Amino acid sequence: MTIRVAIAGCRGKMGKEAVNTVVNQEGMELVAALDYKHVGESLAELEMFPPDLDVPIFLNLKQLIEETKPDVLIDLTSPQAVYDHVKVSLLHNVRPVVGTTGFTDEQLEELIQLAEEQKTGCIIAPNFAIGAVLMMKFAKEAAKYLPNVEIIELHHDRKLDAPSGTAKKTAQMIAEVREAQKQGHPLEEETMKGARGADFEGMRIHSVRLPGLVAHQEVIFGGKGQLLTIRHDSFNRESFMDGIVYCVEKVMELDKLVYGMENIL
Ligand SMILES: NC(=O)C1=CN([C@@H]2O[C@H](COP(=O)(O)OP(=O)(O)OC[C@H]3O[C@@H](n4cnc5c(N)ncnc54)[C@H](OP(=O)(O)O)[C@@H]3O)[C@@H](O)[C@H]2O)C=CC1
Ligand SMILES: O=C(O)C1=N[C@H](C(=O)O)C[C@H](O)C1
Repeated sequence: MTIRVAIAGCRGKMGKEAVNTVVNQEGMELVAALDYKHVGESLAELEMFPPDLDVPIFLNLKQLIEETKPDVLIDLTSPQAVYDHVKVSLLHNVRPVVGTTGFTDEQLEELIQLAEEQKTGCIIAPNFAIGAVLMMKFAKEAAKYLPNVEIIELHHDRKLDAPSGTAKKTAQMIAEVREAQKQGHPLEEETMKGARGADFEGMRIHSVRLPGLVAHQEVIFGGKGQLLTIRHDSFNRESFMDGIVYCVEKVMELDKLVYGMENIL
């Protein structure tokens, strides 16, 4: 069976890479794109795509779904847009595969419930790179023995959300095995706001944004006389594509929402 795929955010850094991945993937067909520019045109008319890529661009997701009947919607847009896309998609029993980050905890809860009610598969993966998923799993394991931990995530300076979805997920996974605890000196004070980073159950998360970076993260564990650093680097967006293909195939077997690729490997 050929999986009919639509992509939201097709002009973006991730979206254009995903378009090229899906059109070259056996067993998948790209049937539509969602964008708020170039509406009514075809991807073939955009310079960044091959001139024979005859895939229609829609502004409205409901209309896209009704006219092109995708099985899966890949969302690679923005924290502001993604929640509505996933909701509309689930309400029409189209399975979302979501890379976009920046969900609130409440939004995530609502979508988990909606997917269950609709009996429709959905994957929200803060990171599609297998190396990053392993970094998170290894960090969770290390935290059982070394509970003093700080997370440093480093990204390009076009990123909209901080901390990154990956850093937040890492902290959540660590929190499953680590009692909440304050770290650092009990009397420490910030003499400059933000110096100690964000606080997740006592773990500190630091976000670096610089041109030249792609997506990187270090999880640093401190113990008596020792330090353990677990680091992952994505040097380009190709690093995420195998994960996207895997999730598009996997979501066809699901009837609920899965948050994090580590849960379906
Ligand atoms: N899970 C993972 O492994 C990864 C996740 N990401 C996440 O994916 C998302 C996209 O990242 P990236 O490609 O770098 O970002 P970009 O800003 O390069 O791309 C986002 C694209 O979505 C478009 N867009 C924004 N709002 C809408 C909307 N309402 N409808 C349709 N299109 C819209 C933007 O258009 P315009 O620019 O004109 O506003 C842009 O073309 C981010 O949330 C990022 O954190 C990124 C890398 C890996
Ligand atoms: O915006 C990005 O680039 C990335 N976003 C995701 C995140 O927030 O964790 C995944 C990856 O780090 C790249």
